[in-house]
Order: sequence, then structure tokens, then C-alpha cells
Amino acid sequence: MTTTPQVVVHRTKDEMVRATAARLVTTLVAAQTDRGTASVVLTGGRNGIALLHAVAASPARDAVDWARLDVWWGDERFLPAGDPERNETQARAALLDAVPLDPARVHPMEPSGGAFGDDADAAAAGYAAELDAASRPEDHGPVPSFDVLLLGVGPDTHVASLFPELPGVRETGRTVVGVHGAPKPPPTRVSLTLPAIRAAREVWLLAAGEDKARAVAVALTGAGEVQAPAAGAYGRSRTLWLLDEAAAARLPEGFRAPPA
Ligand SMILES: O=C1O[C@H](COP(=O)(O)O)[C@@H](O)[C@H](O)[C@H]1O
Repeated sequence: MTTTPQVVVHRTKDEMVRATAARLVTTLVAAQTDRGTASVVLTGGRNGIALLHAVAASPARDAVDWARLDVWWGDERFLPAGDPERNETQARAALLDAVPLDPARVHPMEPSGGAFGDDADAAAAGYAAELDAASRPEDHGPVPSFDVLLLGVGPDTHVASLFPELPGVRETGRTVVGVHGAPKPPPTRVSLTLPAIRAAREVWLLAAGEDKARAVAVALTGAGEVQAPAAGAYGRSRTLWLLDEAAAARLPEGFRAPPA
């Protein structure tokens, strides 16, 4: 099922990030109230990491029971463990090291030189197996029903490490793929596929800044997902685009949610 995207526009990137941090805390607390546990899929990139810094700085963060949160990643730059460009390294520095998570519930993608050596495809298959092992009968598939899946939107409309026209965005069978020849460095990556992304209850796409305005407009006005991967990212219950004014600047009239 495709959920109709809801577009929320904040005045500035800073407001977008702080409001999204509050929204994330509230959503995770609600999931823990309803189901006893919660799960989040993290993104890298400027906005995704800024969001984690904002959660860390929020006094409300203690409302989350961090020990009952499963943390996954939507994509990873296939680099050695601890490399500053790895999404995991940045997420740990921004938030994860500051909150009392259960280490067994934190699921980074393998680094290069790790359990799968330099084989990104094997690392992808390993992550797919980890997701499969974590999924329950009620998930109806090989991926858990994540509560919130976060995606930064690249200026070329990429999400996770699914880039326009590369094979990963066309994948319909596997839940995780190795990515080779990515146009944004590093060229080798590991990424959830669109079917895995769509297993999430809520998918939140983050974009701020004028360099994202074209991508936002293209993805929301009928582009195909092979040419504009962000167009194919949606959640089972909700798809939210969280923007600042600069990123929303090229959207036609009528796309914004009415002010709350
Ligand atoms: O390389 C990546 O880029 C995207 C978007 O990043 P941004 O800095 O343009 O917002 C990000 O979503 C992805 O996780 C990351 O690996």
C-alpha cells in the first residue's frame, strides 16, 4: 500500500531538526507504550546526523526507554570500523554513545575489513540475515516492522544508498544490497532496498537547504522511483516529508500540510 506523503515545512533547518527530534521522541515513546518496545532505522547525511544531535540535546530524550529500543541503519558507507565517514561512527558520536542503549539491540552494518572482509555484497547478505532473524510472524516478511525509518534526501534524490538508475533501486527481491559505483563517495556502500524501506510503519524523509529543492520537487511531483529513488520511499502507515523553507521552495502550491 502506498501512503500519501504528508509535507511539513519548517522555517529553517534548525527548526526542522529540533521539531523532528521532538516528533521522534514522542513517536518512540508511543510505540513503547503500545508494544513495549520500539525500533528506529537511522540515516547518515547532514540532516540525519543533525537530528541525532538535536535528540541528544533535548531534555525530553529521557522519556525514551533507550534499553528497549532497537537501532538499525538504512545504509552504510562501506569503510573500515571507526572511519569518521561511516554513518555508524557519526551516529554514535551524535547520540548513541550518550544514551543507555542495550548494545545487543544496536545493529550496525558490517564495516569493510570486518566479518565479510572487503565484500560489500556479503556484508549486505549478512545484514539481510540479521533483519530476517529479528522479524516476527506478525511482520509478514523478512524485515521487522520498524516504527520509524529515517531517510536523508540527497540533491540527486537518492535515499539510503539507492542512487538514481543504479541497480540497487531496481531491486525487488533482496532486502539489502551491496552498492558499487555510487556517484557520492565512497563508491562502495550497503543499503536497504525499497521493499525493505516500505516495511516500516513510518518513513520520514528529511531535507533542508536550497540544494535539495529540486530533488524534493521532482520526487513529490510524480517522478519514477528508478530516476528519483526518494519517490519510492514510503511507510505502511505514514510517509512524512520534513523540510525547511529552502528545500520546499520549488514545490507547487497545495503540497504543504495545513499549519497545525
Ligand atoms: O551519503 C549519504 O547521503 C545521504 C544524504 O545526505 P545529505 O548530507 O545530502 O543529507 C544520506 O541519507 C545517506 O544515509 C548517506 O549515506
